[in-house]
Amino acid sequence: MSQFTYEEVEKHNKEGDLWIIVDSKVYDLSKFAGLHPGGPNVLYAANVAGKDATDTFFGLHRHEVLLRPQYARLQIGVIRGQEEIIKAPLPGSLSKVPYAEATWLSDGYYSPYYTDNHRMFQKAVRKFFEEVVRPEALKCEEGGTRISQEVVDRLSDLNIISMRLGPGKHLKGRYLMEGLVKPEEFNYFHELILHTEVARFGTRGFVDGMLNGAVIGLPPIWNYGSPELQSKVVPEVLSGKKYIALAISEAFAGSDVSGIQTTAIRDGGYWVVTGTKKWITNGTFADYFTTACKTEKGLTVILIERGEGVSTKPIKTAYSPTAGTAYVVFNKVRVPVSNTLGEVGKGLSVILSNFNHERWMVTASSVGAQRVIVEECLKWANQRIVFGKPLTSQAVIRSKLGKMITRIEACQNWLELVTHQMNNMSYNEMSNKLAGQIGLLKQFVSRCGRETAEDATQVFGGRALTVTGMGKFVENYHRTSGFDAILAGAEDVLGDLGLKQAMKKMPKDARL
Ligand code: HEM
Repeated sequence: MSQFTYEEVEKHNKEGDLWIIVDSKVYDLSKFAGLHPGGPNVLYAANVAGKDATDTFFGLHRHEVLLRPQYARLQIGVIRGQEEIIKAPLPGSLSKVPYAEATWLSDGYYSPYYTDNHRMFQKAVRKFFEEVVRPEALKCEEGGTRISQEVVDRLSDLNIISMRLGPGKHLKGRYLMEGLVKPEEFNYFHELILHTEVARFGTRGFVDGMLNGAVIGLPPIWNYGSPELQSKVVPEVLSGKKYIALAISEAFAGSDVSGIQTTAIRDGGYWVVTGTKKWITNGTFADYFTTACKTEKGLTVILIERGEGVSTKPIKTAYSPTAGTAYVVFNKVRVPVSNTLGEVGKGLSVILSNFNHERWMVTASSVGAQRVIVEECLKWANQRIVFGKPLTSQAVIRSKLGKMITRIEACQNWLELVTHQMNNMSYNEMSNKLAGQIGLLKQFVSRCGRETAEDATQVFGGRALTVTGMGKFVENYHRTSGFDAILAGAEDVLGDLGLKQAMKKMPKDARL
């Protein structure tokens, strides 16, 4: 790289001969000026042309702009004796911005929950996600395409698809994250790391598109399916060769699951299933549907394979079509009775058995996404100069930032406490003691998330309204944080569940 002095750069300060300095690097924008998305004229301004435009640049662009190959090659040299200050983070590295990482990941802080193994696991997961999954997430979120088979294969090689379903017998004999964690050591904190890390991409549609259908649709197979069904379907899904979706909600029934109208009528050794499911995550590309049906004897869950009589069509939602949200139509689909999951008429307990984990998972990714927004706002408020001073010099902005930090820390700490309970409880204990608390936690986290989305939008102003550029993550979060309040159960219903569960446990002699 050539080395220049400020005086040398300053001579190139006009149309056709235009250099600028950003963070000690010298860029020749002579030809690029005419192509500059922000227009050429802004580049000829007296405080920009031939000058150190670092502060002006970072008031208008994300650092990643300079890293894109087409712009990186505009650099012709550096300022003699100076070094760049703003470095691109290395894949897998932790942010040094206060509160940008959970406390357990922040230098000099402690946590009772995480071991060295969790730390190694987190580092490896973040590095892999940033190198392999993040580029895919950005592409799919923007283009609305489903996750590619190539990335699914990489996820399955590391057994990430299996690990996202939590600790359990499905991990037995598997080589997790290249042997970094033994199946018997894998616990809910490892899983929590996976869910929070994937949410860091700021691509809410992709979080669901990264096979969340399996996280919620597969457990009923291994908990309630016949051995034959398990030995066929579980390996297919965990290896990423087939996709599965949970098909419960309908236009007729959301949180009120018992209101579903899809019917399954016995005909010899078959069920004949007819009905329409709505909002089915991964439904557009699923091969299997874990489906709640109404039968003569009551609610029954049946595994339906895509085939004759099954059709899906995408539903346009506020988030990206990469999630594969679908209407699923079953038109007199003949399904072998051996595909019944659990007892006929006992479908509600099959469905409920899944809910705690699903709600906790949505909460975990919601917390991961919220933390990224806190980091975005802290960085932006620090670098944005307004009325000649950084945004942080405004008390109203500092107040918003303080509330954001308070919320994310409260959410994270409660989530970790609940996760610790899950690690120490049997499945039945969890259902008994945690269903209500997870409902309240999810309600709290999704409400905090939306308050933070509102505050972040105010901090970023107009930039939070555009899909690209400076505020793109805030825009995505503001548009999609409401999903966390609805998916896996509407927050008001869940909050109420929490209260009802608590009321059931009131001691008979409780009096003031
Ligand atoms: C290496 C130098 C530069 C490159 C590669 C560059 C590139 C870009 C790109 C890609 C955008 C589109 C928005 C985005 O993706 O963030 C943009 C927007 C913009 N740029 Fe630059 N730019 C450079 C320097 C500057 C400088 C020195 C100024 C100083 C005034 C400037 C002013 C703007 C403005 C006003 C916008 C529009 C921002 C908005 O709509 O919010 N650019 N630039």
